[in-house]
Amino acid sequence: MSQEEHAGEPETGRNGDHVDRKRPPLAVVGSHRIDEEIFGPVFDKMIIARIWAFVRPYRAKVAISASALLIFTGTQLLIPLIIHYVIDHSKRGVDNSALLAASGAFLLAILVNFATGYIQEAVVGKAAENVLFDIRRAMFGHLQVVSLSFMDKIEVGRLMSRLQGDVNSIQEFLETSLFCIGDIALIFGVVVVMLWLDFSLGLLTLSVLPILLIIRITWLPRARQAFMAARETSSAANGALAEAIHGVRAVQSMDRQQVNLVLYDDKAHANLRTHLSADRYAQVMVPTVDGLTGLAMAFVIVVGGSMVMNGRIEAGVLVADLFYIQRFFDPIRSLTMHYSIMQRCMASGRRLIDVLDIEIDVRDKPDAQALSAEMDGAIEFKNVTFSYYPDLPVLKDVSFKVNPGETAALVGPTGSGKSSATALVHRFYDVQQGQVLVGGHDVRDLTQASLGRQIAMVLQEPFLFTGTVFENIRYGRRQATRQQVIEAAKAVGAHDFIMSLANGYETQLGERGGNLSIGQRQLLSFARALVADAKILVLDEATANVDSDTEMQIQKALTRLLKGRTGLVIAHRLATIRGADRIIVLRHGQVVETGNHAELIAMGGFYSSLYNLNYASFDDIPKEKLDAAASARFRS
Ligand SMILES: Nc1ncnc2c1ncn2[C@@H]1O[C@H](COP(=O)(O)OP(=O)(O)OP(=O)(O)O)[C@@H](O)[C@H]1O
Repeated sequence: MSQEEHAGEPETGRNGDHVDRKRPPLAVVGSHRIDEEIFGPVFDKMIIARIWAFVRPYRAKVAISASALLIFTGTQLLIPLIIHYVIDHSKRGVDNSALLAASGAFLLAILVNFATGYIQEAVVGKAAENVLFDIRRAMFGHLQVVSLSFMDKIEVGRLMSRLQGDVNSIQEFLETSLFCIGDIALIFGVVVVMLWLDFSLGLLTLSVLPILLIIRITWLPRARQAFMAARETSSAANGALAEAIHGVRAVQSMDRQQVNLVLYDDKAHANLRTHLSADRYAQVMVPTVDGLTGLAMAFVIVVGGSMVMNGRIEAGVLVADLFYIQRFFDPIRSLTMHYSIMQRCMASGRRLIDVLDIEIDVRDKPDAQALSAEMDGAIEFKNVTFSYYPDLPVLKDVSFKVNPGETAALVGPTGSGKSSATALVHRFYDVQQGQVLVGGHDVRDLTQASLGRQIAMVLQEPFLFTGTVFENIRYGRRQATRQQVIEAAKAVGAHDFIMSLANGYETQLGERGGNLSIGQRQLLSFARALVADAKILVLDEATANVDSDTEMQIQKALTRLLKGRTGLVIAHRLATIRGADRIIVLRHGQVVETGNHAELIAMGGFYSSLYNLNYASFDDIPKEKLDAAASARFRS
């Protein structure tokens, strides 16, 4: 269809809604991805079995709690019987001993009811907290070791919010399962006792049950839909809110506040609408059950009352039945609520299991060797082909060698594969063809832990953790002394600014080091790498604009850091590139040239063309000029 034909049609939003033409496009007010809240089966054997593995160590506690719950249910059944006993005995004249016995039994039943109620709640609560602790630990442990190939594909924010909610659901699951057992036991108990007290009156009371069932059957699918819509719109509104908060700088700098508010309003209104509808469904159930309870009571009073008058049953039976009616409908109401909780728990359980089951693709071989600290520190790529997705190689037959102690600069246009090459040195991913060698060993034959000890990585945007400056500098080597930390900071020129912070080395850093400047964060990450004292340094040079003083300081720190180590640097600054022992020029995932600066200039190829364009950094060169430089090289 042509554009003109499209123009006559209403625009359709990502959620299929028709979009008002006067409204701005949906972008930038939160992704519209809906969290898949599965309304699946309430019981899934596989999920129960997996969750049970976490509950198993606390099974004694669960058993105690379940027993307490059954006794609790028993006392609930007992109390109306005691009342029945008292009424019938008092009718026959004053019988002090019977009254005393009944009072004693009543008191005992109340005490047992209280004690078992408390034990049941406290014990299962404790077990649930322990299970949560174990699940959280298992997940944290697993997520720390899963391969980066998985992490690349996930949205961290979504994963986090889902996991937190899901773990809490498991707590609900444990508690709700027990409540369900109690509810079911109570329903059965009430039916049996009522029929036992008087069969026909019991049957009459239960005759309202089919009405309740029909109401439930018609209510449930509609209510479910309404609840699901409410959750979807909440998720969309929350997503918009989160994105607006994260992107507040961009929003304000581009003056999008008004536009975003209009778009957010739509989502908030949808949220309000769906919640009001869901509330209506939820609210209708309580009066319905209450109404049916009243109806059943009215039946019992009218029919049972005439039976008492005819002398067919005793008054105590009638009163006990009235109590049982109340006890009968309460668990029915809570079971219907528990049903949706259990459904949600099953969905949460599945998602947790999915996380725990994430395959770890990069694993140590059973006979992997530890990389010795005495190795020479050489890095070699031998005909490496690597892709993140099958058939889309980002490195193609790449070969180069960085000799021990040398600094090699990786240069090339954006997307040429520089970061991917550095990730392979640390074996964050496995290559499809060829070999990556560190210290003469294929990285796949080494233990990842030993490889990590010998390679320090400095990322372009260094990740600083909440904690003190001191803790952050020794992050990679916990046994480093204060003296070593200070020496490293001095060596990279970070000491002075650290001392000027409010509490020096004990200054608490904000989230991701938010209270430091970019240059300061960079220097801290250099100090951290220096303390780690690894033989190999893999570094992604920062491109952020810093003032020339800081730039000089960083450059000096870098020289200090690289001294005596093998360095593989994704170089952005010409000073770093010119100073490197070897320059590896990448383009479209292939090595196009290697040599030092003088050699490459003399060669008059791609590098020399780029260099002669006189940009401060290769990153600033526009694509047309890059392409022109490349074609000139092929012509020459
Ligand atoms: N985690 C990933 N998953 C999938 N594809 C990726 C991933 N990281 C990079 N790529 C793709 O691989 C190619 C090479 O990217 P890479 O980051 O290695 O290039 P680069 O030279 O470091 O670029 P830049 O200078 O912009 O950082 C790009 O096409 C990129 O889209």
